[in-house]
Amino acid sequence: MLRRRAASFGHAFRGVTAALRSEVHLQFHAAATVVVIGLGFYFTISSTEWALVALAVGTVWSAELANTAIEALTDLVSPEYHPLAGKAKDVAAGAVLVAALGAVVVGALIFGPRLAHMF
Ligand SMILES: Nc1ncnc2c1ncn2[C@@H]1O[C@H](COP(=O)(O)OP(=O)(O)OP(=O)(O)O)[C@@H](O)[C@H]1O
Repeated sequence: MLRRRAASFGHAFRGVTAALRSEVHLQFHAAATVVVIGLGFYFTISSTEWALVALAVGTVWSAELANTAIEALTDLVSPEYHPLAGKAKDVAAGAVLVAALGAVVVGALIFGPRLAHMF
C-alpha cells in the first residue's frame, strides 16, 4: 500500500518535471514563484498572506499542468484540425488565464502597497 502510494507520488513528480522541461509557460511560472517567495520573505508578509500566495501559486501551477496534459491528449487524439480539439485547447488555456488573473490580483493586493511605499 505504502509502496504504491510512493510510486504514485513518483509518477506525479515525473509529470511536473517533464512539463517543466518542455513548457516555457511553466518555466515562467517557476521564475515568478521564486520572485514571489523572495518578495514574501523580504516584506515579511503575514501567515494569512503566505496562505493566499500559496493558494494563488498552487492554482496557477495546477491549471498550467492540467493545460499541458490536455494539450498532449488533444495532440494524441486529434493531430489534425478539429473544432472540438481547438475548443478543448482554448478552454484549457482559459483556465490558466483565469488562474493567472486571480494570482495577479492577490499579488497586487499583497505586494502593491509595499512596493509603492518603497518609491
Ligand atoms: N488539432 C487542432 N484542431 C483545431 N485547433 C487547434 C488544434 N491544435 C491547436 N489548435 C488551436 O491552436 C491554438 C494553439 O494551439 P497549440 O497546440 O499551439 O497550443 P499553444 O497555445 O501554443 O500552447 P503552448 O504554447 O503551451 O504549447 C489552440 O488554442 C487552438 O485554438
